[in-house]
Amino acid sequence: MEYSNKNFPELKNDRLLRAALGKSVDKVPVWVMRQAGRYLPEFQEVRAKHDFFTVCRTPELACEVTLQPLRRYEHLDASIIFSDILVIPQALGMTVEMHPGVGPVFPKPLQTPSEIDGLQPEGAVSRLDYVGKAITLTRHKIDGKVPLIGFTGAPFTLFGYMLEGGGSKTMSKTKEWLEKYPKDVHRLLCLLTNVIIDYVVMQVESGAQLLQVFESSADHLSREQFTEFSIPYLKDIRSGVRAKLTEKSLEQVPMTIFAKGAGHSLDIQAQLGYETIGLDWTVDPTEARKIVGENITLQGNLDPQDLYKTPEEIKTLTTEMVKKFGKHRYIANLGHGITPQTPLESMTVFTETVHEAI
Ligand SMILES: Cc1c2[nH]c(c1CCC(=O)O)Cc1[nH]c(c(CCC(=O)O)c1C)Cc1[nH]c(c(CCC(=O)O)c1C)Cc1[nH]c(c(C)c1CCC(=O)O)C2
Repeated sequence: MEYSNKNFPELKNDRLLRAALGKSVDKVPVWVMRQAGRYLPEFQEVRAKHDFFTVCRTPELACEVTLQPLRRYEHLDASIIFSDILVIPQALGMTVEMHPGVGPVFPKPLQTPSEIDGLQPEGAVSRLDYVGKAITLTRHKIDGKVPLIGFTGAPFTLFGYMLEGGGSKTMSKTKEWLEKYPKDVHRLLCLLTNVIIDYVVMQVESGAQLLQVFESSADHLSREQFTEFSIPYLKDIRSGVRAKLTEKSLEQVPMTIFAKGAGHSLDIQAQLGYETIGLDWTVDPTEARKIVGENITLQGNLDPQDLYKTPEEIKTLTTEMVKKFGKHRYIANLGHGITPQTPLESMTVFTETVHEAI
């Protein structure tokens, strides 16, 4: 049955959206990056039967794994649609496979700047309509319990994967291109930016209530490189989404920028128009607040590795973190995605403690 993107069930828990917009909350909202993932046995069960991108492309399966963490953890205040940032390179015509134990693999990564012309931005967003369908279905099935977050990779991070052909410790090819072919790099980042804007606007049209932009590879960039190769595009995405939503008479949604490893540039990030800035665990909450001021929400930032500690230690660390951030304009999360071997109990302790901390 086809679901409509109108008449969604009424939202019962709006803590996440209130915090993102700077309104008061009864409790600090909490969710976890990669909360639908391999640490959950019920996710593993689905993955044993279906290839990773088949789950992304099948709305019923994507919806099911999106809902799994909510069934297990009653304290979660948000869901994030199950998908991947690399569906964009796929929609541009590149092949991306997910190899268990390895991660994403591009059999034919970009090799020369002239190959940028072979990408197919026309029609890319309509080739991603399965994400919209998954979002619409999930908004109905979630029954207003918590808001649904949509997301995208940011241009620089996507460019890095398209060039390296997968995850890379050094990003040496990417860095070589930044030096050798800056004009072509900017051309590609621009192409990605335009697709990303239309893609996340489609997600909002389909039912996404908040958008997060993942600049996960920012940790490879100096402040100068981040300023040249990431910031202008992050800015264009924020203003482009705002303008297109207005143009389409769609409601505005709050947006989060999570630039991992870019704690050196919080002052610049605060100028981009995003309601929320995500922090990794290397950033001190008090320092971050001083830099970004009072009018931006902060999200983060417990070290995912801390979830391997004892429940008592997790409780102490989480309480300390929440107290440092405070109740105003704060969304509790980890400083990066939850890792596969994390004990199930740790998530209970983490999410429960956030709600009890202040
Ligand atoms: C860089 C990046 C990717 N994907 C993503 C990022 C940005 C966030 C980050 O930095 O962690 C984003 C992402 N990927 C996934 C989600 C789903 C929603 C959620 O957060 O629960 C989200 C938001 C599912 C996934 N994406 C992936 C899995 C595990 C793969 C599997 O099931 O086999 C999941 C649940 C695979 C993936 N996908 C990607 C990598 C590098 C890997 C392999 C490494 C890893 O597994 O952590 C690309």
